[in-house]
Amino acid sequence: MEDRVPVLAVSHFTKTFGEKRAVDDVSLAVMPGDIYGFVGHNGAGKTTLIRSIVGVAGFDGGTINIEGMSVVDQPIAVKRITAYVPDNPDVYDFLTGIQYLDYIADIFEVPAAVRRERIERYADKLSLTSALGDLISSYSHGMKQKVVLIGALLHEPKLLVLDEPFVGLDPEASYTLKGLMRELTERGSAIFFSSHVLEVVEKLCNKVAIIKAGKLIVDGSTEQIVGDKSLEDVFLGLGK
Ligand SMILES: Nc1ncnc2c1ncn2[C@@H]1O[C@H](COP(=O)(O)OP(=O)(O)OP(=O)(O)O)[C@@H](O)[C@H]1O
Repeated sequence: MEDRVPVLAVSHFTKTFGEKRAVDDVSLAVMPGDIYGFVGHNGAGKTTLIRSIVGVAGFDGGTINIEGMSVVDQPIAVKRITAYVPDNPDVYDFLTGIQYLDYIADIFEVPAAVRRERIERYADKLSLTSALGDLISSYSHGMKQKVVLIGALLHEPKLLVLDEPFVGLDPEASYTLKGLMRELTERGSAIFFSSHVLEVVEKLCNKVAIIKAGKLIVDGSTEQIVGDKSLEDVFLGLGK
């Protein structure tokens, strides 16, 4: 029996759009140190759950707690310890990269010396340093994703939520991101992310959940779920 408080606890989550039940009675727990992969077909309900976890959309039933705090009742407190990178980062185009990062660091009250060190380190790792002075409107999709990722890491979130983080990143940036994700969880934070890249999920995640047509059909340790198969075999097998 696990006696630690989950970083993220989703319990009997349900969300409908009109007549359609997009997510139906989903429960899962993400513990400190977990890299938790959330996989499912197009339209299965991944983004719907993610948007409710990070508080940009409401829901109809169940609860979502982050470090024991309800996202509904304590929205500000949970946002302080959470970071979210959406699948299509829509960043302030009229700011430069460094202005955007300073703005995020101000919101999260990251002290000046700490923010400088983190921005330098992450921008260097993601090869974005030389573009930080440029307007975000001039960035490519991947560069926008990188600047949002750096912003998400600036306050050392306890919970990092990513929607399809590897789409649009070049191989080097994907490799770097995997390293940054591992580093963050080694420091006790947790990561919950959706992905269609099953090879990455299988290698990177210690836990995985598979959602199908709004229902969670498998969740738990990647090792146990995969066994002597591959995650792709398991996933495709469930589709039959
Ligand atoms: N704003 C909305 N209004 C009506 N239906 C919606 C809305 N958002 C999502 N849905 C429906 O809810 C279901 C789940 O969608 P969701 O975006 O969560 O899927 P997903 O698993 O993230 O898919 P993908 O892998 O394609 O991103 C789909 O049937 C979708 O059509």
